[in-house]
Amino acid sequence: MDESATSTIITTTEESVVENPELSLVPPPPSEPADSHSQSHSELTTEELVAKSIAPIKKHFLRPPPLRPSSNDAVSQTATAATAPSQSSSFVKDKKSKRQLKRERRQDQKSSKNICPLIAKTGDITSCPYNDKCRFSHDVEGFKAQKPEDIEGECPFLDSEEPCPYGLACRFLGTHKSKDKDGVLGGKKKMSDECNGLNKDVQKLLWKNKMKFPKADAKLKALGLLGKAKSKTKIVEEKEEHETVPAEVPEEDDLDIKVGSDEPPMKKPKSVIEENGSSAKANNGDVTFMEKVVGESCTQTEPEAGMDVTTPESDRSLKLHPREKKIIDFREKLYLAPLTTVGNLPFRRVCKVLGADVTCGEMAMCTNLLQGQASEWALLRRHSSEDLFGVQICGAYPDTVARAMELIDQECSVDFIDINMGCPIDIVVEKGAGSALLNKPMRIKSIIEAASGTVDKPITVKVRTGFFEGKNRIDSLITDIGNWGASAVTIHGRSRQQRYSKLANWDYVYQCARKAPDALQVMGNGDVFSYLDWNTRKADCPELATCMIARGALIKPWIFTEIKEQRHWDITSGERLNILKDFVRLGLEHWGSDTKGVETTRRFLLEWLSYTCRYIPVGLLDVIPQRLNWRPPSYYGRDDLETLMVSDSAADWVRISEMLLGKVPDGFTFAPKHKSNAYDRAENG
Ligand SMILES: Cc1cc2nc3c(=O)[nH]c(=O)nc-3n(C[C@H](O)[C@H](O)[C@H](O)COP(=O)(O)O)c2cc1C
Repeated sequence: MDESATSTIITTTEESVVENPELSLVPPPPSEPADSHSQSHSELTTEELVAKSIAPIKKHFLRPPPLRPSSNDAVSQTATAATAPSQSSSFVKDKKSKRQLKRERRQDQKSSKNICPLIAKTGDITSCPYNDKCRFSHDVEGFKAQKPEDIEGECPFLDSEEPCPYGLACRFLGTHKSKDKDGVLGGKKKMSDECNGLNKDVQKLLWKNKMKFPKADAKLKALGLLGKAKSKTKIVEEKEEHETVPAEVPEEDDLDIKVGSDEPPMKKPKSVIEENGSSAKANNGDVTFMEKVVGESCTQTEPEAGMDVTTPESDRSLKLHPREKKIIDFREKLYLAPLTTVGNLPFRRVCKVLGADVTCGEMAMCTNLLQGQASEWALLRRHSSEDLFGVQICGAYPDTVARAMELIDQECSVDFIDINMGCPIDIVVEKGAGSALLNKPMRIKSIIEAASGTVDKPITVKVRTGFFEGKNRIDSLITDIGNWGASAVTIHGRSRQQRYSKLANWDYVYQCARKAPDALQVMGNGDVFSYLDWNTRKADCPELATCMIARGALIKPWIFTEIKEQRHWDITSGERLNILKDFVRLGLEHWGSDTKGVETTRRFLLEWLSYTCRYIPVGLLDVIPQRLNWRPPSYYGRDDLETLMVSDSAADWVRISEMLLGKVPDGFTFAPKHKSNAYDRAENG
């Protein structure tokens, strides 16, 4: 299919162009001579620009490239706080030992800026049962003395039934008082509409390695996958005498104040640490993706190709046949892809409002879930607005995957569970998970069979076309994937080797969809960026259940509205700012309205802004719709805010964050995790 077939060459009037010509952020008057950069752009015809994948921006909006390193350069993608110039060269952190970090964290927690959450909430110094043993400060006056100024805006909990859970620590404290005076603390909204938190008792069992997995283990046994090749993870009834108990349990164990609070145990069970070669990391809710990904612990031997792994007669009655599982009808539904870091709960809520039908949590590693790591469990959280919601897990072996399935099924409210078999990231692939599985069809079989035989929930899988470029595998597996028990498969039309280079191979996705058995729904994925892309995919291949949208939603979350309303939305900068404001409000509700929550919200906002800047407003283009692989020249927006929003400089993203969340703290630095402007970088699907 010719990619440009659906493009429309448009001309728009200049009326919306210059709102404030004297400001440097808007285009110079049309009479000004074009600089050499825009000349080179202007020497090319629109068709030539498109052929070179250069965004055909109306000439009038072109501007000289900024005097700083290019967008792919680490420096322009790294912002340091303007308030702390002396720190500007310190974005490489000193390496500190774990012990040192832990000591520092302890000391920090005791400092007056870290007030005990219970005391902050109640304002009552006697409310903390831990007294002197509490790890946080009880010095209310000291806390007040150092507390940064309130941020402009309203406390996100003003409409809740109960008072703001952050109390004194809330950065919008002033707005509490005004409500207090009127006695209008309680609104109608429930305090939290989120679920899927990890139960503390279950977490302790996981820490102590005492959790039992009767369903998974029965299924694994029935499949002959618990036999000679033993898992190093806990096998029920075995090794209990070797287990070690975490030496310390966090004091705030019972203080479930912070939504998404994710303190890990001080010590992991020894066996788990040794088996993984990695231990739990300190987590403040802002872990990097790489920190989150730890090794698979299982050494389950894969059954040889052709080995009989059929379900014994005795097991047949235990589970529903795949075809008897509850069916989710994905057809025509707008599916927001799982997106590590950026596909967080507040972002998904924004997308729901803008029209997404299906949402999925960020990828969670099975071994981390099985270790009871709160940060990993936080990835499974669901908001009540996510009415068709799945979680995504990633594992290399049937036992870890099946047990994680059982645990999720038991502890969480989800509509489906997706297994990531497409993650291209080295650290995941090295452990045999993600796209490494694409080279191991028998392992895929054992994982899907064990998983789908363990839970009644629909199981879906997400794959790439294959591992190596030119060696597509999914067409030969598609029938089996259905027979092994998956209800649906998402095919990202690229190989692992290819990462994001080249356009997705939709012809291959279509081929697989046509070959798939009726009971297996196939969802296509790759480069959908407009309603026309969506229409084309569906028209070309009616066998596709739907398309999944990833970067398209990150860059312009209103893509869901565009598809539903079948139009290109020439959204204004003000409307875009309102979407960001919504995200911030939902972020503060999710991560907290105290300083830690504000800064966590800021970090996630900045990660997102590293994508939103890639949106080129419809009215600025000579050809619509924009393509995902287009590189934009440097250009002005139609007003100052739009110009700021199209900037690929991290310093400008920080500026936007300051408009919404107040000044960044001293010494603040930011470099995006995904470096989205590098178009061909690996992402995890
Ligand atoms: C920032 C980012 C994070 C991602 N995280 C995940 C993930 O956690 N799980 C997954 O299966 N795919 C992940 N992916 C891959 C996407 O889900 C999707 O398969 C891929 O981006 C291709 O779709 P697109 O062309 O619409 O972006 C991620 C992609 C991006 C850009």
